[in-house]
Amino acid sequence: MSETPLSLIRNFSIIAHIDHGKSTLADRLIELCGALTKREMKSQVLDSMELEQERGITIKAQTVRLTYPAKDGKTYILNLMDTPGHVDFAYEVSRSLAACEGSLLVVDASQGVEAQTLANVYQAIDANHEIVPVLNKVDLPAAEPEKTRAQIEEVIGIPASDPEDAVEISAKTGINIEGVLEALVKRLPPPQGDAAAPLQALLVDSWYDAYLGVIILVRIKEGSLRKGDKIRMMETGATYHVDQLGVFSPKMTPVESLGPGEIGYINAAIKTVADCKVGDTITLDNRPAPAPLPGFKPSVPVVWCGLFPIDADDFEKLRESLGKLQLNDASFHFEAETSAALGFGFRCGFLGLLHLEIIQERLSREFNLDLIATAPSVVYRVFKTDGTMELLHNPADMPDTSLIERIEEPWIKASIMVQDEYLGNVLALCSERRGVQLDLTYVGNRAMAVYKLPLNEVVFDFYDKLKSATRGYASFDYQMDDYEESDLVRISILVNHEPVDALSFIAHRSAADMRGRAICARLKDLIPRQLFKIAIQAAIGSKVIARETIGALSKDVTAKCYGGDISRKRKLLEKQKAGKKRMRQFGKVEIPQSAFLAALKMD
Ligand SMILES: Nc1nc2c(ncn2[C@@H]2O[C@H](COP(=O)(O)OP(=O)(O)OP(=O)(O)O)[C@@H](O)[C@H]2O)c(=O)[nH]1
Repeated sequence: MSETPLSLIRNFSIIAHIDHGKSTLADRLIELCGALTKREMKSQVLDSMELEQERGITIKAQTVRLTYPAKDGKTYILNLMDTPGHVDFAYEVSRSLAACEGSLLVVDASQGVEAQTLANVYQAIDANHEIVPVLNKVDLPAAEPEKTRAQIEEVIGIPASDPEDAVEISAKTGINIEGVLEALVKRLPPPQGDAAAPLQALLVDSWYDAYLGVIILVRIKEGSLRKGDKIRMMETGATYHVDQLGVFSPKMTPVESLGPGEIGYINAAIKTVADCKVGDTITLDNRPAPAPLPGFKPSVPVVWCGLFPIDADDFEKLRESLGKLQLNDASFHFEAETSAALGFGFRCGFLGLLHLEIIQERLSREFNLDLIATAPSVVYRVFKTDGTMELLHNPADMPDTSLIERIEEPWIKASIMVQDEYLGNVLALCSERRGVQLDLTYVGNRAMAVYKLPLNEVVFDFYDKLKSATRGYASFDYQMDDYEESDLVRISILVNHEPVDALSFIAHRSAADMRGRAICARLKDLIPRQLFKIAIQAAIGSKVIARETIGALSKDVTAKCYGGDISRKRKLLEKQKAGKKRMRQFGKVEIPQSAFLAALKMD
């Protein structure tokens, strides 16, 4: 038996464009429902990761159970799922949506509907959600609630003209938060399910807790789950005894059982992460469900790069840390890789560039690892003359051109919303990146441009360029489109005729010369002069497309220490030796790690 009747449960996600105020609203809801005392309430409770708080963005989907005594005299259980707003994390959004019946759509009334507002709403509509719009930030003088209402109706097509349809709130100052809770209770459908049926629980998320080990977040669809039950993961077949069952209120709070419609966590002494596949169905071992739930589409990493420890002794530590991160983030992939230039490391796959940056930062902050990341690459399809096809996500693995029949690259469909005055800059940027315009429409005074773009041209710096070309006003969202044949070449970088694998990259032929020249010029400044001349070249196959030369230098560090001061001399030599540890040897040439770091930074 469920502890809470279904009619008193409401499960909802909060969706919004980045910075429209999801996390702030979540905090207010938690506060109003008295889940935390004032003292425990630190701002943005749900953004618990240090990095999230610093950057002010939500990375992981978080969940919290609230108790709300509504105006109808009944007390409801509200399960809130916060969702990340950045495009890279659309996958996490879809997982949260699958665990809920409705969505609270937060729109910043001073900004209006943005690209990700739309993308998220479409996902919610696909998930059959009831959508409750709220207009946030009405405390701001720039807020235009009426205009935003009209936009929501016009662009999204859901009723918003009436104050009843879309509540006006300020998550920051706390205006009308109760109105949000009442709207949720009245308008969202309660979950359905049969407590007596065989258990079907959707595995929404899993992560690693330093004290408890693996924690699984589940949404019970059918049946009930009790402490001590023996559960079975339907896809992997693994079985475990449930040690602890609980809910987030938002602190972890143990409960004896979870019934249909409820969202909670399981702790079950799980050793193997691979057993907890997000999207899998959990059932009871002695009374299994006849079939699993639909689950989710697996997330596919679209951007890859190599991560190498600066200190080779950190390799095992890096492997361990990546494993732990993967527990918290099933969408992240890694496999061992060796590079002549950088030694032993890992080839890692990410959902996008921000995702890459976040993982890199977490490795350095939480695990104290100094890393070199190679240039990000997308996944190419290489069709070979022998009729086979290879997925290529490491430029170093590109087969010889004589073996290649054609190469296809991934394209995306991007929607960019921007004020009319910046539209020219946006169109110029898109065409510079080989973009093809598909559509151009207007929402009020803002244009929405839909472009097809090669992902390769977007992964490096497109988002930053877009922001600077529009003074931060453009909003951007994309989805993967198809693969298309393209004239792509691998550019190798040679230092004194030795290829430096970690610096090779794939580019469209039209951009090859420019990129090759840029990287040679940069390396010329980065590689210290040595006792002999050094040639730096960029080449496509055996054809050199750019060249720089570093002149020879004769340098004896001890020359300055004339005469007797032996200890001083020794000190200098030791210092030089320590410096050498941070160098990589290429033939005769030593390249400092810092040169790799800087050279790999794309303009
Ligand atoms: N003036 C005003 N500012 C608000 C309001 N709600 C949120 N903000 C501010 O808007 C910024 C973004 O708010 P967040 O709650 O972090 O936004 P978010 O949508 O959760 O962002 P992500 O987690 O990155 O997706 C913060 O600086 C908030 O203080 C509001 O009602 N009024």
